[in-house]
Amino acid sequence: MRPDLLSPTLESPTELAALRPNDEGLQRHSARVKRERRLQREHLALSLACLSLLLPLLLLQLDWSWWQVWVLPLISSAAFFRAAWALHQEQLEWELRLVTLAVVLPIALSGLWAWQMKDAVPPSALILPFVLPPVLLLLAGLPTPRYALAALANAAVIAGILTASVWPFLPCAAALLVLALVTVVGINVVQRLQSHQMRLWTMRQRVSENAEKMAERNQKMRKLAFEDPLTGLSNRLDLINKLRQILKNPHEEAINTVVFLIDLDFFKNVNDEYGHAAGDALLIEIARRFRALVRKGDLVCRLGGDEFVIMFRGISSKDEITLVADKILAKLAEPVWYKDQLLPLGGSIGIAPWEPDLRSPASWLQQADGAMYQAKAGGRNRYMMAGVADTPIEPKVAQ
Ligand SMILES: Nc1nc2c(ncn2[C@@H]2O[C@H](COP(=O)(O)OP(=O)(O)OP(=O)(O)O)[C@@H](O)[C@H]2O)c(=O)[nH]1
Repeated sequence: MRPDLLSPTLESPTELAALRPNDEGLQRHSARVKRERRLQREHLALSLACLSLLLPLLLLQLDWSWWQVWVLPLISSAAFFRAAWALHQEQLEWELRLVTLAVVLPIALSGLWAWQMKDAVPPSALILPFVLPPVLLLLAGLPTPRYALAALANAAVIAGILTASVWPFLPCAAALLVLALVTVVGINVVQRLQSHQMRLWTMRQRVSENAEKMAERNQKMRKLAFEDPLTGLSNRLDLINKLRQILKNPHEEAINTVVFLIDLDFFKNVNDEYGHAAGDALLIEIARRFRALVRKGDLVCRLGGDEFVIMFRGISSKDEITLVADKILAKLAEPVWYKDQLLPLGGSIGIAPWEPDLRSPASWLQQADGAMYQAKAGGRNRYMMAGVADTPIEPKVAQ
């Protein structure tokens, strides 16, 4: 028995699955996102607090109906709260709409309000709510500390309101300043939500790209670990894992599993006479033919060199075993052409059905290997079954 049949060189699939790129970078990203989200919420709370402080001022200062006094701050606050909630819940598809709403609402209502009051206010003052927001937006977009800018803007407008409130001749100016403040608060919050949103999306994009790359890498690792690069068949490691599973769990399907080990006859001559490329082409063709023989659940594997194993499931009688072995010999008997040359082909097959006293994949393959060597010794191009002395199966020679 060759030692390489007994000692697979790679780890088990579980060990391979553990070989993942480390996710330290992702953890750092996630910590940063959490920190930023906390800051966002703090700023939102601050802006809302400023807004609610202004309500009593409005009530004291202006002679408006209740809905005029309440509608703008209430709607704006509702929009901000909903945006904050969406941010908290990470409802991305909702958030963008709400963020837009939070920008549009204060500006639209400011405009409406200013238009209603156009007789009481000089036309130049109406420009204020429309000019101030874009200017502040521009300022807030600068790479200077944004929270400081926003706080400054809010403080300036509050100071304006307070000044106006102690000057009874300027109620309209106070109203305009309140409108501007609402707009500014809205824009500040929205600007932050949006920039946070952009970062979040970029990060998610990166995470999903990384996940795709990792999946691709895992796929490649699986291929390298479990696939024969020349034929694309399973390799020895994959076979050993499957056999191990069967031996661990010998249910009905498992006990009807039969291993056929096929070693090509005089394959070396093909390499020597027709070249290595011809040998490769022959191996690929054999792989194709064997693949065509099996059903779902069976496994075709190249052990290495010119050795193949086919693991058949659901074979319950010796008649079925000989039928399958005959089919394999028939596949080997079909001519193989390479660049107009007929390549010589034949193979010796060792057969090892599952047995209750099999302890390991290696001993199973050892049985098949021993039978295959008997087939070689018996004249090649035939099959032998392991433990043939105790069975009625006769050595079979291809026609
Ligand atoms: N073309 C090709 N040849 C390979 C590859 N791997 C192994 N071989 C060759 O396959 C041959 C296997 O030879 P053996 O199995 O020892 O000898 P054989 O000629 O088949 O003789 P018997 O098995 O006794 O019938 C060696 O010459 C290896 O160099 C491969 O991937 N491609």
